[in-house]
Amino acid sequence: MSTQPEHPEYPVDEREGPASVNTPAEHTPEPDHEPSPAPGRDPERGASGERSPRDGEVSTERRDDGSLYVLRPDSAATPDDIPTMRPNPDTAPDTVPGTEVEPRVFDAEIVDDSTEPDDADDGEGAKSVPVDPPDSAVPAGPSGERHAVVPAWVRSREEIAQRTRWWVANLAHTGAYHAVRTPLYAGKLVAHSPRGTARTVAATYRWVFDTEGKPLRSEAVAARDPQHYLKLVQQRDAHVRKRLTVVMLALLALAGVGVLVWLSGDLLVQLATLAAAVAALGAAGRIPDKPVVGPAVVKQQVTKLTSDAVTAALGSLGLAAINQHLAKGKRIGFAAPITREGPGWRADVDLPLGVHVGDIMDRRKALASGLRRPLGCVWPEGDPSAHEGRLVLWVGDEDLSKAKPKPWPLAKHGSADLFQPVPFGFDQRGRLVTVVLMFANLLIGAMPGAGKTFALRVLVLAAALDASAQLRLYELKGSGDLSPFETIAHHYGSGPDDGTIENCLHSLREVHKDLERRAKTIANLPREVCPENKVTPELAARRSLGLFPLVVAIDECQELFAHPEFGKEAAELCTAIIKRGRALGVILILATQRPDKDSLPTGVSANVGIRFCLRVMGQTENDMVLGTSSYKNGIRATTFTAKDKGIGYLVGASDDPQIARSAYLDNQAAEKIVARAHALRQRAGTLTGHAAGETTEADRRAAVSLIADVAAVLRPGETKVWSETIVDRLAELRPEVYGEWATQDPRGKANQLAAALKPFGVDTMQVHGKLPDGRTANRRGVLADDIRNAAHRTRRTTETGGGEHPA
Ligand SMILES: Nc1ncnc2c1ncn2[C@@H]1O[C@H](COP(=O)(O)OP(=O)(O)OP(=O)(O)O)[C@@H](O)[C@H]1O
Repeated sequence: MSTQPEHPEYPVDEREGPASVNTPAEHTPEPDHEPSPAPGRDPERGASGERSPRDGEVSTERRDDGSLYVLRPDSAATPDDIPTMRPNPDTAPDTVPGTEVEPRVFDAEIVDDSTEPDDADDGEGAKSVPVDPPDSAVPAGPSGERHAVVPAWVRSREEIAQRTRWWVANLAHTGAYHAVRTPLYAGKLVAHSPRGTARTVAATYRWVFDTEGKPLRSEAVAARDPQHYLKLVQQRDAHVRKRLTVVMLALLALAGVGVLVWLSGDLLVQLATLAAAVAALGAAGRIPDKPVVGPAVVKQQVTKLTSDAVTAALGSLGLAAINQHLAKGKRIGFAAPITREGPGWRADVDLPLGVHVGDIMDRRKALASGLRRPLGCVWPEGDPSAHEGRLVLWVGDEDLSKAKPKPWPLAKHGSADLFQPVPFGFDQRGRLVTVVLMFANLLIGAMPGAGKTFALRVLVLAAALDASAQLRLYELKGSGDLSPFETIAHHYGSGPDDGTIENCLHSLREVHKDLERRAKTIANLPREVCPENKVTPELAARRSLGLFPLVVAIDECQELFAHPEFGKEAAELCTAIIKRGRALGVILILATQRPDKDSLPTGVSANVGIRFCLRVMGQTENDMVLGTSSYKNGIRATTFTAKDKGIGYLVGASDDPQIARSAYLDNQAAEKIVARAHALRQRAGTLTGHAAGETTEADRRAAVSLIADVAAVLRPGETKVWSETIVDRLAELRPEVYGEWATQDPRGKANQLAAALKPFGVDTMQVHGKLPDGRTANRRGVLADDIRNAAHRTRRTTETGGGEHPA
């Protein structure tokens, strides 16, 4: 995730370094005795005053001018070498095997210590790189970096549109702000106008009578220089004559305008002229400290991140190893100058020996407090490509949880191709985060309310905009969060009830069965058509082959896997689909709020390719979603807070784990996008199953669930029940399905139930029963045995009937 500049290979030796140390020397044991620092010298220097940096170290030093420098021991570097800081192989000390450091290029200004008399003997030629960004560095690139000929934002249509929108909004806001305050401004101008009149008269008087020349004339008098005095007086008289004429003419002109305005008789013109005059005099009388017009937009000041702030924050974490390090007078090491990266600052910190990035991540809150920044601005990460103590600290200008969500690129227009990256969200630096769904499976996990469904919805929306993709969507919470997709989904189900879960299982059975067909289809294709033995965009486009992308998304999948009856089979099916479906164009997306071994089969959690983990409470859940050892490696979704909605670690979508916030698309936004997807699918002729109103196997199963539901509401020992009683109980069981039935009168209820039971071969009849007041009556009803037998029969038929071919 974090892109590092190139490093030079640092030579390694056994000596004590000037400050905190970089990788190779981190394994060098600390000497027992610290040489006592000479007065006024760096405490890291030896008794002789010689600075002895540990080779391969990068450390910092405060110079007399207050700048902080990264010190790099590079004994062999010549001025020519310095910009890339590559050591001279001939003179560089031998490297301890296995302790080499990746080559690194420092982008910041390099200061040759030969120009610093104090540092002449620093570590045999230590070179310094300023760590702190200059004051003006908001957000200048590092020196040596070539600026793009055409700025990046000019090349991005999205950025141009974004900037234009911002300017237009800004302009509109500024206009409205000042328009509302016009009466206030007018009042202020009127109040200032007497002072303005006095100032104008005084300034005119000084100009006409050349009062500035008075001191010169007085000097000529004091010097008893009549000639010079006369010359000055003549000059002044000439000036006064000319200027008086100008002023008289101006006054006449003004009076003329006044008379004309007066004679015009137009009140509007008169008032406008008066207002202009008062405004002009008011402006002349304004007080510099109290401007008449205040700013409509206050520019946000971005706080600079400095090495001192980072050091102080790390020192405030209460970590013994850091405190000891600082107490010895050592400085925190910086592997590179602090730079701007996106809308924030990036510091590459080498933590003191023995401190692990995880130690810092665990104390993100304390770190934010130490930096005096909101928690949502502070994002510590590890850099496994360097070493366990390399901390990449990114400090944003704005709290990520408060930042306005950026629009999803496909929200307004466009379609998607699941073989290509689809937009998923944005990282904390504002960069678009994409995922390639094809040949991948996805697991989303988090505690309730962290943003799983929103994240899943973004992915399903992307899949929806690929008209060739078939969608099988199950939301097992019953909240209707995926209901906008009903119009385009091949299979759709919502609810935690047994019926929906069974439908979901059946859909998985179909998909699992379809894997065989897909595999056979691919195996039978000529090698030149399918060289890699997997679905290609061309093959997916040939509808007749049935190799189109098949997206199965299950929200709250713990309801399925933890189901006492269906869970085991579902786990086996999902594991098989994840393992075999990838190459065959089947994409499984699972979201769960209970990532534990009972609710998430290990076969699934171990094999899934892309993982998105929002806020979780502990290491087990973290590793269950993100993969084994993730927590140990510093990838900790436990660091997210309740405010970090939609923010999580995304692993497997790119080479490195990313922190991403899923695009914010609520149900309303989803409905609009789905309407576009529907049109695309209609044109492509790919509206099938539930979306096309076909009676799919799932629908048939929905019918099955009716008889199961009726059987479920029978009470033990009941032999016959009135239809109206059954309908009332059904409405209680599932109000969303049977609620309407119960609104009818007893006869209506009986007719409704009779019609619904007919397909199952169950007839209603007159049944003798008791009214609530104890009286008995004959009403339409069913025999409990008929219902139980029909339910049993129907289940057996379905189980032995096999699945339907997904079309
Ligand atoms: N990307 C996002 N950006 C901003 N807010 C978000 C984002 N994603 C989710 N949220 C907020 O978080 C709330 C909860 O989201 P969501 O319903 O997806 O959570 P969940 O984890 O699925 O919850 P549950 O487990 O209870 O179903 C949403 O109502 C929304 O306001």
